[in-house]
Amino acid sequence: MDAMHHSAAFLLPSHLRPSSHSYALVVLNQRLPEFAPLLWNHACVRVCADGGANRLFDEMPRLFPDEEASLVRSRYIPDAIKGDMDSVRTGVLEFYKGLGTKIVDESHDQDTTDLHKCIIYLRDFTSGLDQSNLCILVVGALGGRFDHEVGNINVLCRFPNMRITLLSDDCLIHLLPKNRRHEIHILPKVAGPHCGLIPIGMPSRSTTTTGLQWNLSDTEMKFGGLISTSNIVKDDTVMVHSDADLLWTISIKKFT
Ligand SMILES: Nc1ncnc2c1ncn2[C@@H]1O[C@H](COP(=O)(O)OP(=O)(O)OP(=O)(O)O)[C@@H](O)[C@H]1O
Ligand SMILES: Cc1ncc(C[n+]2csc(CCO)c2C)c(N)n1
Repeated sequence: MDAMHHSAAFLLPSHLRPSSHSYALVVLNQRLPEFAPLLWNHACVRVCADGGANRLFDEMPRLFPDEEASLVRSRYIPDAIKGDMDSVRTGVLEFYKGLGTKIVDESHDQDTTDLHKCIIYLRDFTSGLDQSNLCILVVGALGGRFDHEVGNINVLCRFPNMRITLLSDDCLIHLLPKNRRHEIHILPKVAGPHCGLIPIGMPSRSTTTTGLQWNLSDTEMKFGGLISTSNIVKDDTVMVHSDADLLWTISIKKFT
């Protein structure tokens, strides 16, 4: 089977970004990162998870201090707001609704997270497209409440065949599905050198890597035993093969 390719090229400006992937953006209910407008411009569809819409409304203007807030707001209109609607303010909902945003109220479902609901929306929205080519970028996914963070990671495990990347200001995380060759293309201007490989859900009996300071060679990894944290990227490409699903995480350089 062909290798699966990964990179953080979405953190590059549009003119430097290869156009091999299409992107979707999910805005969660945490402080917007400085690179949110960049990801917004890369994306062909943008969804706010419940209270994420408050963040878009309140914080996008802060990222453009020299511009009038209402002008900035009118540039960043999400395609949809979806969730159980216990966090989004009524005024914010009405504002975006009036500008054409689709509102999907799923307050009846208290068993799946708002992020999960947004992934379902995007899966259905892009059902006619080649989904193996769609990268879903999720901002505000890490560095907050631990139950939310773990819930967000669990979404990666629930949708192992979709390319979903969780982002904070400081790092990104995505899944490397088991039994495939993974080629991770390192862009030193935007990501690295700190990285980690973490088995999720079940132990890995065998993981092999190249391109890291501490490579694994047919090595077992499990919680309670060895997992690879505080590793360092050494080459332009990191290769990974494992018999179990792994989380890949890499640090993000300060955005300027
Ligand atoms: N502190 C946080 N850390 C990480 N992710 C978060 C955090 N807060 C919210 N999120 C993400 O944003 C989504 C929407 O947030 P929102 O506050 O609207 O959720 P919620 O379901 O109302 O949360 P709560 O558990 O507080 O009722 C959540 O489903 C979660 O994925
Ligand atoms: C065992 C169990 N634990 C927690 C919840 C609560 N919960 C999980 S997702 C969600 C929606 C958040 O927007 C809520 C309230 C549950 N249903 N089942």
